[in-house]
Amino acid sequence: MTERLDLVLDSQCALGECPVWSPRETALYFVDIKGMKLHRLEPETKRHTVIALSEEIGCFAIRKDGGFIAGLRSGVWHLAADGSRVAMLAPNPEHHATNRFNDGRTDPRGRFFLGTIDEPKAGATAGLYRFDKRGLAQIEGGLTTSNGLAFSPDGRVMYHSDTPRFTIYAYDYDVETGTASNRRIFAQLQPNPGGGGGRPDGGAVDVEGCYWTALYDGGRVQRYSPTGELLAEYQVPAGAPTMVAFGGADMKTLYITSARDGRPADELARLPHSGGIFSLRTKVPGVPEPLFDPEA
Ligand SMILES: O=C1O[C@H](CS(=O)(=O)O)[C@@H](O)[C@H](O)[C@H]1O
Repeated sequence: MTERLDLVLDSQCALGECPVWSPRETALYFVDIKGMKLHRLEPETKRHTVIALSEEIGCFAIRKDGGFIAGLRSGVWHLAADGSRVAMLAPNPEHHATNRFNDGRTDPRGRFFLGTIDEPKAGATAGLYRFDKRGLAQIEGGLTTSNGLAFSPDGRVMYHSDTPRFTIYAYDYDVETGTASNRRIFAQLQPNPGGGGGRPDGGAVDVEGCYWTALYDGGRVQRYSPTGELLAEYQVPAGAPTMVAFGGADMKTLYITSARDGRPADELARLPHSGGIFSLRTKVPGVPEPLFDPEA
């Protein structure tokens, strides 16, 4: 498809990730993992502020009681609205030098799900975790890059991917207990020997239950039906789109983060806004991201 994607902000992120729309603030938050920054953008006013952090932030959610819950390299933290540290909620259970937190999202009740990345990609030592009032619990192990978390509109399906396996999984999800079971393959993407196929990165779901994924190394975003059929794809002016989130007053703007870090020089010359935030207007609105509820 040739729908128009707009450049929203030429943020030049090393590794832009985790777009989160705040309907209350009509603002988009996102992180630059390698730049160790938390960004806030009001698309209407173009007001853009940046909070510098002292370590990599892989993901975060907005808290019901103000501030953020965030997956920093050292652990899961409660951060105040200005980014200052309130308390560490749980240490990173993996080897900090090689594994950091990556993609994360809240479930419909406001529990925080977040996974890690095994950066050297040497031993599939990463995992997927749930953080709620009971603490940090491992949901899945043996991963390389935990990614793609999203929940269906009725909360009964959880989506998750392991990027280097080119696989998006679906689970039955029990929202009462926060338990995921019956993992199966939702979509199996194929490595393209010539390059440009792309690996499934961050995801989001629309109100029709369709799953959207950014394709890292593929320069595209895709929309899949609830049964895993590829419905549409859209070219992004960046080789490494990293994650998607719906926002805007009508929840029909798909915001897309992207990366510059490690991209080939010729690609950056061709796609100079790599690392920026792009948007696509969609016909179907997205499911809003629940706030993190410390009592869930
Ligand atoms: O560091 C990251 O890298 C991955 C891509 S992959 O593991 O190299 O396949 C990217 O998807 C991820 O989101 C990012 O944090």
